[in-house]
Amino acid sequence: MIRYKKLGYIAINVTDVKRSAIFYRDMVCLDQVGEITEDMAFFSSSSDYHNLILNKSHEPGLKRIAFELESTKELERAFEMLEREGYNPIEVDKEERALLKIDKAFRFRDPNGVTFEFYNKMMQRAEPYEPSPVKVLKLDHVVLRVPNFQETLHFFNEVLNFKISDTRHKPDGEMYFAFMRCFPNPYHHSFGISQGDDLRLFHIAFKVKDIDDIGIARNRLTKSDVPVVFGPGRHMASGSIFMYYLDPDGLTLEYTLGMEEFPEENPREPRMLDNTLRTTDLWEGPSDPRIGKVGHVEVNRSEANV
Ligand SMILES: CC(C)C(=O)/C=C/C(C(=O)O)=C(/O)C(=O)O
Ligand SMILES: [Fe+2]
Repeated sequence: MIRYKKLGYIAINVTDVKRSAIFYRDMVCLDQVGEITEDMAFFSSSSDYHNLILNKSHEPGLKRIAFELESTKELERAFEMLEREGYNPIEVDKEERALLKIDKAFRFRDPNGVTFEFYNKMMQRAEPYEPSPVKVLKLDHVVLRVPNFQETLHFFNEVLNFKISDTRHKPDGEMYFAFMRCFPNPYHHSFGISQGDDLRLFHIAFKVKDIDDIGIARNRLTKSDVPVVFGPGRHMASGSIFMYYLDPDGLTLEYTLGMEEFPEENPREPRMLDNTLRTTDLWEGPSDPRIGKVGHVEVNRSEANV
C-alpha cells in the first residue's frame, strides 16, 4: 500500500502569468521562486523549491496535482503497482525534472483523465521561509468536482491508498463528497472529491498560521477588490476555520487553519455528514455564487504526453 509524505505541488493554468504571479505573490503571500516569464512562474509555501506552478493557457484551471511519497523505495513500489494494475505510469524526463527540481517522478491519469504526479524528493531552498504579511504555512489541500464520483472514490481509496476521513450525503443517503488524507499524513484531507455535473477544479487551499492571518488577509483582499466568496466560517468536517476568495481568473482559493489530525494507527471511523449549511459552515454564513465556478481541468488522453 502506497505511503505518502504530503501533497507536494499543484500546477495551474492561468490566462496571464504576470498578472497572476503578482496576485499569488502580493495577495496570497507565497514566495516567488526564480523569474516570472510569459509562460511560467514558480511559488513556494514552505522550504520546498516550489508548491505552486503557474502555466500560461487560455483556459484557467488545473494542469496537474503532485504528491510526494515517503521514500524513493515507495516511489518504485508505487510505479510497479500502477503498471501492474494497468494505469500506465510514465516517468518524467530528465529535462523536466531539472526544471521542477525533482529527483525522480512519474505521472499517470485518474479515471477522469486528470494528471497526477508522484515524486520522491524536491530541492530544498537555501533561504529560510518567512511568509509575510499573511503567514502561509503550507499548500494544504485540493478539491475536484467529478462526474463519476464512486469510480473516482474507489480509485483513490482502494488503488492509491488514500484514507477516507469523512463523507457527506444527500437526504436520500447518496454520498456526494469525500474528504481523503494521503496516508500516513495525519491531516484530515489533502484531497477531496465532490459529485458534479462535469469535471472541475473546485478549490486549492493554503494553511495559514493563526486567526490573525485570516483577519489580515480579509482586509487586504477586500481593500484590493478581490472577491471574498465565503467565510470566514468553520467547516464541521475538518473543524477548520476557512475563507474562500477568487484569483484574477476567478479560480477559487481557500485559506484554512486548524484541521483535525489523525493517528496512523487506530484512527477514528469516517463520519457520515449531512448536506446542510450548518455542516458546511458551523457559523452559517452566506456564500457567493461565483465560488468554484471557474476551474477547467486539463485532460490529456495521449499515451506519451502526461
Ligand atoms: C462540502 C463542503 C464545501 C465542505 O463541507 C467543506 C469542508 C472542508 C473542511 O472540512 O475542511 C473543506 O476544506 C473543503 O473541502 O473546502
Ligand atoms: Fe477546502
